Amino acid sequence: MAPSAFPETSFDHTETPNRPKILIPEKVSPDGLALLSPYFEIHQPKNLSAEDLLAQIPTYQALIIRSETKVTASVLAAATKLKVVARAGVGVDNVDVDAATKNGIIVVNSPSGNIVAAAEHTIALLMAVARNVPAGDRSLRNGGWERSKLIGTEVGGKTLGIIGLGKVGLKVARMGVGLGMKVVALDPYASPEIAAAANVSLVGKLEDLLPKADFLTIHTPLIASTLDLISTKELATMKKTAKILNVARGGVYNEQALLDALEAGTIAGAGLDVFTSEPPTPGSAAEALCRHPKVVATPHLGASTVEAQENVSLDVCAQVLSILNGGLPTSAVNAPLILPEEYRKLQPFVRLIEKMGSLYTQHYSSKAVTSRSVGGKRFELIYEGELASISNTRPLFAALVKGLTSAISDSGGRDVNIVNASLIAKEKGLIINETHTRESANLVYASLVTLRTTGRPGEQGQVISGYVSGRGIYISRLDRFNTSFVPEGTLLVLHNYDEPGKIGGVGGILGRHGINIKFMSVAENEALMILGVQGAVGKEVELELREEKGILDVSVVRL
Ligand SMILES: NC(=O)C1=CN([C@@H]2O[C@H](COP(=O)(O)OP(=O)(O)OC[C@H]3O[C@@H](n4cnc5c(N)ncnc54)[C@H](O)[C@@H]3O)[C@@H](O)[C@H]2O)C=CC1
Ligand SMILES: O=C(O)C(=O)COP(=O)(O)O
Repeated sequence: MAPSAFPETSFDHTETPNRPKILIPEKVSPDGLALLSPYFEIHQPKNLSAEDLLAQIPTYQALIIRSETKVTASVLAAATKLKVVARAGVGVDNVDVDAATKNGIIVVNSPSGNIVAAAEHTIALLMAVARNVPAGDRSLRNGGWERSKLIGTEVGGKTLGIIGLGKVGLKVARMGVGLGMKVVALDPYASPEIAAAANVSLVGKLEDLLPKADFLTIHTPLIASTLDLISTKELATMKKTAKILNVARGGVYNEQALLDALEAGTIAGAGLDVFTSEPPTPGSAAEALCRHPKVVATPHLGASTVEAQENVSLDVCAQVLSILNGGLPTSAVNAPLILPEEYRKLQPFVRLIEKMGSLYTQHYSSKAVTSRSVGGKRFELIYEGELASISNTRPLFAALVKGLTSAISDSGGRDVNIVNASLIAKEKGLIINETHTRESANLVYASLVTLRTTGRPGEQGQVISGYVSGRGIYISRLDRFNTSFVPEGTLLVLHNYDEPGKIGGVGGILGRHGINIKFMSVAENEALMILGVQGAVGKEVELELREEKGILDVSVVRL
């Protein structure tokens, strides 16, 4: 993935004495870790037990795992600092995703980093079971030369049945076609056009697939509807000569049913990479399958190639880097996926809207005329111009909730993210309506965002507008003042009587306190000054400014 698809890091952790911590209890390729090691403290314990994970997780901001670590609801409840669980691979059946969502923890994965590896491993098992490769190898090592006992079958011209024509399934289908096989697939969600283009015949029911298959391979996730999808009844409808493959997840075939069928000779063989317990529990059907003479078994090696491990590591580490720096993931499992091109477009607006929310809370909560809280308020977030055509505004909504609540957050120290934003808004009684206005008269900017409140009875409504230019973000309106400033660093927003001498007075006070003015924006024809300053603006400075003649109101905003 091109590095440009990820946001700039907003916070440099290199100089931080207590750098955020990342726990990686499984083997993850160093390629991705190199992205993280300059900024974060990385711990890679070996053989971390479930108890140790539970005990250690509270200090970590990110957890990077593969298929071995069980991320249970208890682990997630104890993970008070955790922002992200990153699965360096596809399947997240070892993560309690619902519990993560409830706790506002983003779960990300690498949806396509290892699919070539998984598809190729399926073909390796297909050929291995078809031609008795492991049995021949074992026999030779034991001094044998058994040729007639190990006669195989050709795959060319045979029917390959595929259940689950997703990313891996489709690759296997194409490889099967390449081997001269007829491919028949079942997947209620597959595109008939894509299937037809790959020379795959789609069927609607298992009954239309199982009796035809000489080889059957499964590529579905393990979810409630696929658990024991193929059990005794289904196996009984298959050819006695059929061979079965599983590089998806243990449990999609019922292991005891498969063992019984192999023993009874109603299924001819199997190539298995995945099991219900890994490694198989002693005495289990999975263990018996691994030792069975008609089975070729591998210890979950589907994704274990150098290339796949580099891909998945880079994929998830880039997402961890982005999330820990307040950015967005590219493939969150428990939030809508943001396509890379959409992501590039949205990212500056995410920054802008978060700053607008934070500016709102800090500016208005310091004004005596308004309520000190944003809770219970009704906001309108208006997208005008090009931005109005974006349909997935979840990240923008989340950015506003984050901005509005960051200065007042009591959500257990956790940051708001795209997963928990609606929940936190609801908890705070924030009602946010999003409006898309495609055709705006007199729009100067390609896109304009406006945050508006209607105000409580007796209060005036408030308005903040902003725009993006290049990758830069700007505030163009604050209340009725048209202005233009970058919402970053410490800002002083001063309302004053429109009379001469004010700038000098304010400059004098700041100068006496050793505070530098980085920029000053004086609203046109209006009595508003916005100053970007450098140096600590304490309470005494704020008080002195308030007491300065002609100054009506002061707010100190830290963005
Ligand atoms: N052994 C290994 O090391 C690896 C295993 N995998 C596993 O392979 C599986 C597939 O991965 P992908 O292709 O990337 O997922 P995917 O999400 O692209 O495809 C899954 C497909 O299964 C289909 N499906 C779901 N329920 C179904 C049902 N009841 N009947 C028929 N089709 C159904 C879906 O419509 C989807 O098209 C996952 O379980 C993943 O964890 C993936 C990579 C490596
Ligand atoms: O990506 C997947 O779903 C896999 O099954 C790969 O698992 P692994 O990362 O090799 O433990």
